[in-house]
Amino acid sequence: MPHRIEDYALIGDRRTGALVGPDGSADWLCLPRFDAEAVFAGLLGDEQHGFWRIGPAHAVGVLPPLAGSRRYRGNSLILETEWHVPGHGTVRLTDLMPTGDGAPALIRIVEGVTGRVRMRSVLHATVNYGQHTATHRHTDGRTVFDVSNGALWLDTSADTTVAGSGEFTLGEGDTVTFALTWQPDQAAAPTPPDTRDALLRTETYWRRWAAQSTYRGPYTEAVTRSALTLKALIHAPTGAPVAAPTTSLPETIGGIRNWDYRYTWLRDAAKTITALLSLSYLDEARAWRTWLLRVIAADLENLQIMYAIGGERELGEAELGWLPGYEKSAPVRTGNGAATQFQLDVYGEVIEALYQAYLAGLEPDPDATRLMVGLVTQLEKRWRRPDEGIWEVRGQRRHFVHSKVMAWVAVDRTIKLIESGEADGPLERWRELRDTIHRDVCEKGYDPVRNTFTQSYGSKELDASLLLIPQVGFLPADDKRVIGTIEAIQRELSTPDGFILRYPTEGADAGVDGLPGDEGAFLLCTFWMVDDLALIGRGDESRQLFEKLLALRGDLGLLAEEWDPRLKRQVGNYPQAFSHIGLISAAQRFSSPEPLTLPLQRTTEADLTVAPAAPQ
Ligand SMILES: OC[C@H]1O[C@H](O[C@H]2O[C@H](CO)[C@@H](O)[C@H](O)[C@H]2O)[C@H](O)[C@@H](O)[C@@H]1O
Repeated sequence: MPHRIEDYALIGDRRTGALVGPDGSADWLCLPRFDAEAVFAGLLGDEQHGFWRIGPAHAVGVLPPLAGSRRYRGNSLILETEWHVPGHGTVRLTDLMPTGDGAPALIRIVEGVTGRVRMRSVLHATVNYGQHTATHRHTDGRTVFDVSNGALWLDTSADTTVAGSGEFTLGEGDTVTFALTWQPDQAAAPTPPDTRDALLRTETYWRRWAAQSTYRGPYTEAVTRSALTLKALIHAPTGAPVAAPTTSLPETIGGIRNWDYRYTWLRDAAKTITALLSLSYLDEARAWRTWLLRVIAADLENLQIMYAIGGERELGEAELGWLPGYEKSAPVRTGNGAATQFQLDVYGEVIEALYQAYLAGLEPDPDATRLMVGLVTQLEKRWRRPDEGIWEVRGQRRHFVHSKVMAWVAVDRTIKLIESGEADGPLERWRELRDTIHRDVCEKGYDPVRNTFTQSYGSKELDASLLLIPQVGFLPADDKRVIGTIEAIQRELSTPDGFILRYPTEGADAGVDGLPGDEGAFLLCTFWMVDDLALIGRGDESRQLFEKLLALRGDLGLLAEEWDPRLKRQVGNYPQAFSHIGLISAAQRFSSPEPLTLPLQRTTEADLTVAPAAPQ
């Protein structure tokens, strides 16, 4: 039943998201927030694990017909799926999740465009990621499905569906609407959503948000879609970005590298915010900074590298044994064991994002500058320790070079803030610390014989995270050690198509990351290569690689975490913030965004919402 990963569309309301396939089937939906239990989990199994499909009843063979065309409605997260049924006519399905503060809902509007088309809706809601079928009851002409954390209320104008399943016929100009609304347990019945009003408001919200981007260049469509995707992955009530809206989409089809990404990594979140800042989005940085201060500032001694959206610390990893996994890639996991790891690089990523926000004109917050100083104070005590690094290895801790480089970034940016008078701290001591870290990396993390930095101190392996060395300003791009590293990574970590692996894996044996099995090319790392090639003056090569990356996107412009060069398909969680962050950054190598002229006339969240429709 599940489709190729890149054939799914994401629709979302900035609290959660659904994945909808080209047959009109919503195969993934967690309610009411990204990391809640899935009510549709067919993505990780089959129909018995939950889905909601709306499409023509005129099946071609045994499979439901795939759409003739699909698109997002302009710059929005509203999906339009169209079927042309030979001899019958054309129908359009519009899927959306309303933005705004109302109860989370999935709205599906079906319209007859030409002719007369028989349509079928099949809804199978489940409890706890497909473990059981949800029971349902009828109340005042509405169907209510009971799920573990509340109830789903189904409202439809179709008169021939029972509990969301049934057939109806659409002539030209006819419309049938469906709305599935989540409500917490015991709450009063939700007001049935006004689907037309929700469509108008939601479209306006996304369109106005997208229009604020200052990117001007040849890749506007791709950059805008990536920015919209990042925005959709930020949990609006808290400001916390998730790494992806899915769990356990495999890094290798049939493999065990299946992880839950529905959480807020300090690293991924900081990079999301930095990418949006580069397009002049400040509100997201402000909201994230508020989340960060609330969640981490009080206890820097016990900093975690990731939290749940609301700041919860417990992310215990569990396996859902009843789910077979996407194309039999088991186990399916929830939670993430990496939460308790020590990853030194996060100090650098968080401080860099706060520093970039300051440079972009976000009003300074003394608590945020105190946080930066507090983080460096902690880092001073810890930076000499081995860690699990950016890739969250499950093998032995090491002195990862990227981790130490990011420690340098943390100290460097905080020094700059102190020098500008925005923060207080032991300037001289930290200047020495910065030099000491720099020396340490250049002495222990560089192999002069091969003229390359290495994955960790004393290792022979390479690691694509070393591509960040010139980007963060640790060394200039024309330094021979930087050029040597880029060339070594191109030689040793490229797939035959020129895409970049994170690091070498060992097939059936556990490699550096402590896990058996291989994985695909890592899209973020390949975007880093685009950046580096541009930085070292190999512009044509850089652009070619960028365009090859763009060509990997599905018809809706979305990217998973990785690309399997043998199967020629996307793998890993989807859509993955990392990949879209990489795209936004790399695209800016080929054009300059409009210079920031501060203060900008800024659109606020309130401006993004249309006024309610006047009562009739
Ligand atoms: O490679 C093993 C690890 O894979 C996951 O980590 C990856 O995803 C994170 C979220 O995007 C990202 O921050 C990290 O850089 C990636 O390596 C997984 O979350 C880990 O549990 C696992 O050990």
